[in-house]
Formats: sequence, C-alpha cells, structure tokens
Amino acid sequence: MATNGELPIEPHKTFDTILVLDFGSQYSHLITRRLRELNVYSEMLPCTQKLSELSWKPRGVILSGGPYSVYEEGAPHVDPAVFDLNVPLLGICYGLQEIAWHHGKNVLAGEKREYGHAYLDIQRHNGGAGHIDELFKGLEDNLEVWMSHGDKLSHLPESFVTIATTPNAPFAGIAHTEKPYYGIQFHPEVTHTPKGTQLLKNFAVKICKAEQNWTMSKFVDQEITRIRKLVGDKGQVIGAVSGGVDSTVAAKLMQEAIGDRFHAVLVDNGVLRLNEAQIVKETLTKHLGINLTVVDASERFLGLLKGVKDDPERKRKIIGNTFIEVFQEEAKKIADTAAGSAKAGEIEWLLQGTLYPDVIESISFKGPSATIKTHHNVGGLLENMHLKLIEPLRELFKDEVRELGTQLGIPEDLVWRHPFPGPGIAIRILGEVTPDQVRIAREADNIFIEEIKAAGLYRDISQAFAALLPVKAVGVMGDKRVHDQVIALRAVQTTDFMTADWYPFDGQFLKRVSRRIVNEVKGVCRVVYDITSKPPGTIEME
Ligand SMILES: Nc1ncnc2c1ncn2[C@@H]1O[C@H](COP(=O)(O)OP(=O)(O)OP(=O)(O)O)[C@@H](O)[C@H]1O
Ligand SMILES: O=c1[nH]c(=O)c2[nH+]cn([C@@H]3O[C@H](COP(=O)(O)O)[C@@H](O)[C@H]3O)c2[nH]1
Ligand SMILES: NC(=O)CC[C@H](N)C(=O)O
Ligand SMILES: [Mg+2]
Repeated sequence: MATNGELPIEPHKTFDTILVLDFGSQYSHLITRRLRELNVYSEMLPCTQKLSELSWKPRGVILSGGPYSVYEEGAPHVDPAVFDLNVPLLGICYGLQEIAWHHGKNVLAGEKREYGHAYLDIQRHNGGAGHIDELFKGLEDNLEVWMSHGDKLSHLPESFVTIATTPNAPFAGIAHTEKPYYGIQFHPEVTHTPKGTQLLKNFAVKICKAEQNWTMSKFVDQEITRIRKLVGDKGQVIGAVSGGVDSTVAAKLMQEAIGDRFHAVLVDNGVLRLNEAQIVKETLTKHLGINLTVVDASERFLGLLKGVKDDPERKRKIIGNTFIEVFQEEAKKIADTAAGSAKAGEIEWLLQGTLYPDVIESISFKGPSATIKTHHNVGGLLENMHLKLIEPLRELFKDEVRELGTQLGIPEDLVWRHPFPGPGIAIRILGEVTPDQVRIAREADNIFIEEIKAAGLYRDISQAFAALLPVKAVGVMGDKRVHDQVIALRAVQTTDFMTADWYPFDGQFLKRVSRRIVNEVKGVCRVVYDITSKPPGTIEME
C-alpha cells in the first residue's frame, strides 16, 4: 500500500483538498463523503498525522469527533502545526473541544450528556469580522442538528465569539474573531442534521474557497496517466480479479492504461459461489475483453483449511497468504513465458481492488488493537511478498466505484453485484471448511439469491448470503426423523458497509426460500433468518 504514497498526480495534488483529521468518531468518514458529494475532494488521515510530513497543502482542515475527552491523560491531540498552516479550520464535537483546549484548556465534563436532536439558535454578528457569519450563511435560525457529547466548554476561549447556542449547549458554535477557525458541537455529517451538507459546503466552498471540480471522469483520466507513469513503458502487472465490482473496475482501468501488459488472474480458492469461476471468466473475457486466467487452487486452499475449526482469523490469514503465494507463482510463470519476446519483463506489480473504507480501517489512529477482522487484501497480506501493490481505487468509496464502473461501460449487472469477500464461503461456514460443507452452503446460497432476484429485490438489498451453522437439529422429512444442519440467511441494507440493518422480507418470501432450501439441499433440515444489525453484529459471520 505504501507504494502509492510517492506517486505523481495524486488527487490531493491536483484538486483543492479538504483534509479531515480523524479522532476516531464513527462518523469521520462521512465528512469526507459529504464533501465529495459536493464535488469537493477530501481525504482523511489519522489525527496524529505530522503536518510537516504531508507532501501537499490542504485548502482547509476539519477535526472530527472522537470518543475521548480532550482533558484525559492519553487523549489524542492534533499536531499544533495545524494552527500555523494558515488555512481555515472546522472542529466538529471533539474537534471543537480540541480547538478550545488549544486556546486555553477550557473543556470539562458536563453535568448532562446530550444525545439526539437539538435546535440551534444562531447568533449572527452583522458587521463583525467578515468571516464570522459565513458558516451559517443561508441557514435558518432554528436549525435542526444532531448532538452526541458529554463534555462542554467551560467558557469561550480568548478571541472567540459564540455563533450558535442550544438550550443545553451555550457554546454549540464558536468562531475566532480574526482567523477562519470554527467549532461546532453537533455533527453536520450525519443525515439527522438535515442541513448539515449546506454547512459543510459553506465551510469548504465559501470559507476555504475550494473549487467544486472533483468528478469521476477527471479522476479516470488522471488515474490512467498515473498508472502509465508508475508502471513505465515495459512494466507488466498481474491483477487479482475476483469478478466483484471493485477488481473489475480496477482491471478495466488497468487495461485502458497498459493494454496487454496487464494479466488478470482469478484464483479459484475452492470457496467461491456456485459456478462462479466459469461465470466470471465468461463475463470478463467476452464482455470486457479482459485477458483473464483462472487458476484452480481449490485443493490447495481446502487442504490448508482442513482442521481449522474455532479460529476465524486463522482462516482469513491462511486464505490471504495463499492468495499472494499463488499470485507470485503466476507472476513468475507469466514472466517466464514472455521471456525473450518484445514485452518480456519481470512482473513487479500486483493490482488489487482495495477501496477507501479498507484503507480507513487500517489507518485508524487506534491501531491494530481495534481490529475486528482482518480483511484478506489489507491485513492478510504475506509479510515478505515481493510484488508491489497498485490500488487505483484506494481513495474511492463503493458508490463512487459503481459510478466509475458505469462510466467505463461495465454491464449494469456486474456494477450492482453484491460484494463477495475474498475468503468467500469459508467465513460463512462456521466451523471446519470441508468439501461437503462448501457444497451445502453454496447450494443454499444459490437458492436464496435466485429467489431474491426473482422477487425483484436484488438492488434493494446491499448484500445477501446463506451461512452454514455448525449445529444439528432434529426434523421430520417424509415421515422420517432427520438430524441435519441449519442454514442461516443474512440480508442487509447499508450504504457504506460500516453499519447495516437487516432486510425486512415478507413472510411469504421467507417461506418460499426455506421450503426450497430444505427440499433441495441435502444435509439441511432447518432455515433461520439472522435479524442482527451491524453493530453489534458484523455483516459476515466470521
Ligand atoms: N478469488 C479471487 N481471485 C483473485 N483476486 C481476488 C479474489 N478474491 C478477492 N480478490 C482480490 O481481493 C480484493 C478485495 O476483495 P473484495 O471482495 O473486497 O473486492 P471485489 O471482489 O473486487 O469486489 P466486491 O467487494 O464487490 O466483492 C479484490 O479487489 C481482488 O483484488
Ligand atoms: O474482500 C473482502 N475480504 C475480507 O476478508 C472481508 N471480510 C469482510 N468483507 C466484506 O466487508 C463488508 C463488511 O463486512 P463485515 O461487517 O463482516 O466486516 C462486507 O461486504 C463483507 O462481505 C470482506 N471483503
Ligand atoms: N462525539 C464526540 O466527538 C464526543 C466528544 C467528547 N468525547 C464528548 O463526549 O463530548
Ligand atoms: Mg469480492
């Protein structure tokens, strides 16, 4: 991943960029998303980022919320150099408190915590220093906002004025009288603050004067140029391509950039969906003209997974590491085959479809102690791998990738495919992965997805699958007692896969799916529906 750091023409060097410094709030990434929706480019970095190490200058900086209290020992603090950058600052919740703390250590625990809706009373300063009213410009006085905090400012920091209050928060908004520094106690990035985007726009466009010129087509052109420079005239790239939307879009970009010096490889790890390898081969070759090799490594993967029962992280590590071993072997084969020909050359690069949320998770300032699961393509990589990574989508969110896929002419079916994790069905079979368990999970999954498509619900649902539980239950089939396994269905709605809610199917639909699975899948006698949201559940079972 580090490789991309030194590349030419990175988006933050050509687009006016708002830097979000993350103090660990659940909503930090939403700030970045809202700004990009306004066509203002934004990137997020951990709050501990040393500003002198940045190779670019942001147009403005937003300090996010966070779970800590600024006055606590060990609480994270921003690099004080942020106050010498000479760019506008906006502190949100913890960020507001951080700005206040820097200006006089005047934050303490409130008597009352405040969660939920509040109405802002905006204080205008007509005739005061020009910038003070800009943040709330065009917003009504009784603005609905969403709060989530326990700490408060004890008094106004020197040189600041109040720009908003609520009955509960006398310093719901503050602004510096001379510099464009603002702090707000509420969260403008969440949908519960209906006019929050307008406020962020006021900050980014009016105050920071960022141009609203971030678009997908500009991104594509730049990315192609960047890839060409990076790879050089002769370099060859091997691509990890799964048939999922991320790697397909990445592969299409790569192909546009370097043509047949790009070699896509799909690894059949034995835990793909029913007939997946064949379907993907056909779609990518026929419809997209991508040169794809399918490597059947199913026995190798299943052999390594044998006996791994109670440790989901081990499954993930085994799969992540073996993926890389297979890619390295394939890269060598391709280089050997090409040796002597005009395009001969070592393969130095491995393309992956990594997205921004994967990166955000791995850069969180909380570090590895907060790891919930290791995504095979980030934390699961082989330590001594010698291929360098190239990840053209590492700055994008899923919906941006879908938009990009549509622009690149990728068929709609593929663009809207539900995500499927690299470790595949292995993390949906709770307990040991054996060929028979894979068969059961695969067949049940296929029925579930078929029925979802037949009912016209596929696009409404963000991700759906069948998981296989490692328990047996008693049932009666054809008057005979059976003692068989249980399938758990999972279907969720989400926009960013970081939080999710289970899908409210109607009873008739669930009846149909359950009847088909029990009748058609040998080894299953019961079907249950998972009604856990994320959090506290995760989307996958392991
Ligand atoms: N079976 C596979 N063969 C080759 N590469 C894979 C395979 N599974 C996953 N990968 C690689 O791991 C990356 C991350 O997987 P991930 O599932 O997040 O993305 P995706 O499969 O491209 O898209 P989606 O999220 O829609 O499934 C992929 O972009 C791809 O580079
Ligand atoms: O490529 C992947 N490799 C992985 O190791 C992995 N683990 C989870 N996921 C996908 O990430 C999203 C969130 O899943 P969780 O709520 O289970 O963390 C969901 O879309 C999951 O399918 C993965 N994708
Ligand atoms: N959401 C936040 O940023 C909370 C900030 C701080 N922990 C508080 O409780 O006030
Ligand atoms: Mg996938």
